[in-house]
Amino acid sequence: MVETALFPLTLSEATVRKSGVTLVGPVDLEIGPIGTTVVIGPNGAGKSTLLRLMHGLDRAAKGRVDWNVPMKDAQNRQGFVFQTPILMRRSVVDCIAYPLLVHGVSRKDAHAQALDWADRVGLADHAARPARTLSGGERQKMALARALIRNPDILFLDEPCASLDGSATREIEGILKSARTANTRMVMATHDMGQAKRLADDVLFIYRGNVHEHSTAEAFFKAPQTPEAQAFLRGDILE
Ligand SMILES: Nc1ncnc2c1ncn2[C@@H]1O[C@H](COP(=O)(O)OP(=O)(O)OP(=O)(O)O)[C@@H](O)[C@H]1O
Repeated sequence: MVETALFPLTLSEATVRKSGVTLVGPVDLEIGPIGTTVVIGPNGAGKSTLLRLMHGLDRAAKGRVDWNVPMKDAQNRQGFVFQTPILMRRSVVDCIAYPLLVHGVSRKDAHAQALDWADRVGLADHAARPARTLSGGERQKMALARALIRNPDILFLDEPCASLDGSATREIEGILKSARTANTRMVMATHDMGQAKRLADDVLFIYRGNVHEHSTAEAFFKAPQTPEAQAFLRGDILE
């Protein structure tokens, strides 16, 4: 059976409010089926909130967030990787297998697939260890395996390499590039402009809760259009 396409993801005047304050929006935006979108902007601009809004963790107080399929189906076809992974009191392989078990895959199959994913992300030798004993970079690789094991159509990543060293960042980026090659749509927030340049097909620049630019990475880094994005790329302090 051919699955109905998940995309486009369409935000129409979507707005997030918390404690009576507008944190993001109104945002109008369309996310198509291919590529890696990198969300950049100053601290507190609303990058995490925008990702959470797209993924359904934050609800739109006004406006709409629509997928090409009903929301319940859409949620089932997405993954989210947080800056700090949620850790369970289980072994690495059991943590990676968990999403499959929740969705009714047999213990034996889930275990076999999780071992395969542990191998793909370079954790084969650590599969039996308690997840809580992993280093920061290893934890993030485990989180990626856990998010990718159900083969999501889209993966949201909120600063997945913050506080990781160069070699861990390089390994994570390698996993993300493989996911990109396997046609996983990605939307990732990052503070790291080098990383944005390495991974982005398109860039969303957000400032004070509003999307100021959405353009190809090439166009954005060559000639940003808004004064705020120009200042940000120059390294000016934006408040
Ligand atoms: N629950 C909340 N209630 C009130 N304000 C909030 C809440 N959560 C976040 N904020 C505020 O919303 C704004 C956007 O936060 P968000 O975490 O989305 O920004 P960000 O661009 O991801 O920031 P950073 O780069 O520092 O991670 C910030 O000013 C933040 O303080």
